[in-house]
Amino acid sequence: MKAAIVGATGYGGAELIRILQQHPNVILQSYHASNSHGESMVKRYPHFQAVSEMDLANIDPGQIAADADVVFMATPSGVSSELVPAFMSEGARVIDLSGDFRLKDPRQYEKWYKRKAPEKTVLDHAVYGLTEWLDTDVSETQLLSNPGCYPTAALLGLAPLVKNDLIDSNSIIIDAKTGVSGAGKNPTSITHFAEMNDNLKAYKVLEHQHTPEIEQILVGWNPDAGPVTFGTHLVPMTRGIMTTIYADASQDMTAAKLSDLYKETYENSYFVRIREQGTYPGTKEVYGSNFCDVSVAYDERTNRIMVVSVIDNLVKGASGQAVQNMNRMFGLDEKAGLAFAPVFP
Ligand SMILES: NC(=O)C1=CN([C@@H]2O[C@H](COP(=O)(O)OP(=O)(O)OC[C@H]3O[C@@H](n4cnc5c(N)ncnc54)[C@H](OP(=O)(O)O)[C@@H]3O)[C@@H](O)[C@H]2O)C=CC1
Ligand SMILES: CC(=O)N[C@@H](CCC(=O)OP(=O)(O)O)C(=O)O
Repeated sequence: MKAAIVGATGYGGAELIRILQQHPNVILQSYHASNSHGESMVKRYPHFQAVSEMDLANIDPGQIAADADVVFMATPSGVSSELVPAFMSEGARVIDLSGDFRLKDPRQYEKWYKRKAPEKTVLDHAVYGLTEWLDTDVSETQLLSNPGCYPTAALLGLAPLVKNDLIDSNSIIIDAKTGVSGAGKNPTSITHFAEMNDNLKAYKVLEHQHTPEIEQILVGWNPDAGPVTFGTHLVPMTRGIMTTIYADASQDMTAAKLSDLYKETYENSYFVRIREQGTYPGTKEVYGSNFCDVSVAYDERTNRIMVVSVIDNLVKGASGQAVQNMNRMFGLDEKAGLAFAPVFP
């Protein structure tokens, strides 16, 4: 099958190229970005020399839809919502990496993203693709909305607790840290080397746009799920997200019971690795891979459950999960093109 990438010159787009150029069922058909027609990808990213040397092409939705079986939108929020309707009306199947089609309530989008929501008719087509918990048949889905990086780590960690009603639904605290590539290729004041290096910084405090995404999914899993406290921090590393989640147990609990529950829940999910009781993951152990590593612990003194989950924000948090979703949509082996080991050390 043939894939087109819009936003190929960004970090998410470049990661799609890295993954798809070795995918056994995919041919990379075309790369697109803003105003870069004819420019070589190798000029932007020399590490693609001899790997994938295709030039960037104009964004012509009709042509792209005719030539490709799937279109990945690795474009910023606000840009995706403008471009996707044209691809949809040309019949393309689209996987969008941005936040534009994740929130079902347009008012929530406008409140948290501070811009106009996408057209409701298009939004209604979007299927949210946290792959391990997809309960929809996506073989005919035209628009798949890939989850946010933080929600992927947080939701995979919280699912066994929330789905089984094991916690006080108003007690969830998600303490999250991310590497700098999460902010994309354009530097900002907080990602500037001089301010980010040798520093640990809280940002978007209590106003992070992934808060309503996490809550929307939790409520879908358990109508009693309450609002979450979500703290986000920037760490001076290139890739990686760690979420440390705290919640009060709502019934008698032991560490062994929790460990068994997590192992059972994810026993058929190749990309979610549950750590042995008493061991905790670091971001290096998933670096460059599509794995999400999860540990769970129980604090008898406080009756609190603590979950630690780690992902690579650019792989399981973005492009890797997008390919996992593509595999589902096109009836391929879910692991196809993704079963590579993390880069370590
Ligand atoms: N980075 C991450 O860890 C994650 C990112 N995401 C989401 O994935 C998407 C891509 O993120 P990321 O790769 O980091 O972002 P970047 O800023 O690194 O890249 C953005 C890409 O979009 C292109 N682009 C921007 N405006 C337009 C336009 N008007 N028309 C066509 N192309 C355009 C840029 O092209 P040009 O070079 O020409 O400007 C570039 O290729 C975003 O929505 C982001 O929120 C989701 C999860 C994690
Ligand atoms: C370090 C950094 O800035 N990370 C970004 C990651 C979110 C993102 O990529 O945006 P979406 O909402 O489209 O998923 C952030 O915290 O906003």
